[in-house]
Amino acid sequence: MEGKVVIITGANTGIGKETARDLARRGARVIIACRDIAKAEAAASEIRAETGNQQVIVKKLDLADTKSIREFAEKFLAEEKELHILINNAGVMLCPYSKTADGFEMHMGVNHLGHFLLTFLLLERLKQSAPARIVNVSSLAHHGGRIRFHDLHGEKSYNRGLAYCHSKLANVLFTRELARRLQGTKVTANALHPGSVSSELVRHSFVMTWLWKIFSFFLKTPWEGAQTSIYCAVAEELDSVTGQYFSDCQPAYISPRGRDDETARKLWSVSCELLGIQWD
Ligand SMILES: NC(=O)C1=CN([C@@H]2O[C@H](COP(=O)(O)OP(=O)(O)OC[C@H]3O[C@@H](n4cnc5c(N)ncnc54)[C@H](OP(=O)(O)O)[C@@H]3O)[C@@H](O)[C@H]2O)C=CC1
Ligand SMILES: CC1=C(/C=C/C(C)=C/C=C/C(C)=C/C=O)C(C)(C)CCC1
Repeated sequence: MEGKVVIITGANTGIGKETARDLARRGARVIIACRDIAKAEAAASEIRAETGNQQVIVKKLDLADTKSIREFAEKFLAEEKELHILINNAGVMLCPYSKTADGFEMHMGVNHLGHFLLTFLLLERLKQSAPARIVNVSSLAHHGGRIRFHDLHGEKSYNRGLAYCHSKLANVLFTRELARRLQGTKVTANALHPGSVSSELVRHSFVMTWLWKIFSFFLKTPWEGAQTSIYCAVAEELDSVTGQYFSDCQPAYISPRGRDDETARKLWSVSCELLGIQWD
């Protein structure tokens, strides 16, 4: 991975941190894109010390604020000439009803719309650096999701478990439509489920936090959970594989709603409208 530039969102902890550690060990220049600079610096210095790779760099990115996403992309594009791998990993789950700075429901805003905008802003650089890869960390939870176009921000009804599922379905549909649009560019886009992983993802739920503690034996460690992300980012056999969904480093079953091209196209145009961007 020497000479390769990678961005990983939410890499200060959990699956993202282990993904960053692995790619740093392989010699990549790793940009840790996080909302909390202090936490991210702690993770980066641990990774630098352990791997001996000094090219592990922290940059501020708050996916719950489009201003921050635009500032991150602007700085990145000014400072870095290439981008080979974008790993859209950051995520929130089971948040009490809340909205991002731009008024998007938090799960949809951070997990889908934030990464949608980030990918849009970085896409030209990925194309210029091709072969390049986009890896979207989704979830098995996408099976429980629906894209509720009439109430995308949960203003009419809100269930925090379902809100997470909807956003993870959006990750799958985004990957599908993105891959279709990127045919012939040598930029691939794949999604994945990392497994049930012992991480801070359950932090907003008292019950889930306890379940995660009690059943930790059945959960993957963050290192184990990172393996499918790493596989999607580096495996040579995936050089020309795009629009797929993986679990345990293998192709996995996508729910019927996750294979609905019409919904994927509609979600694309609604996302563009919400973000005020034109992405043809
Ligand atoms: N753990 C599991 O069982 C599963 C996880 N996943 C997916 O894996 C991905 C990684 O989750 P995991 O490592 O488990 O969870 P963690 O909670 O451990 O890590 C999530 C990361 O996302 C970051 N993040 C959250 N909100 C924002 C934001 N507004 N802007 C920037 N970064 C943000 C967090 O930053 P901070 O530390 O500052 O909060 C943290 O770095 C997620 O997309 C999740 O949906 C999918 C299936 C199962
Ligand atoms: C059924 C069951 C469990 C629950 C699994 C759950 C609830 C998985 C949730 C996955 C998540 C959080 C996906 C994120 O995208 C445990 C606790 C492993 C213990 C063994 C039995």
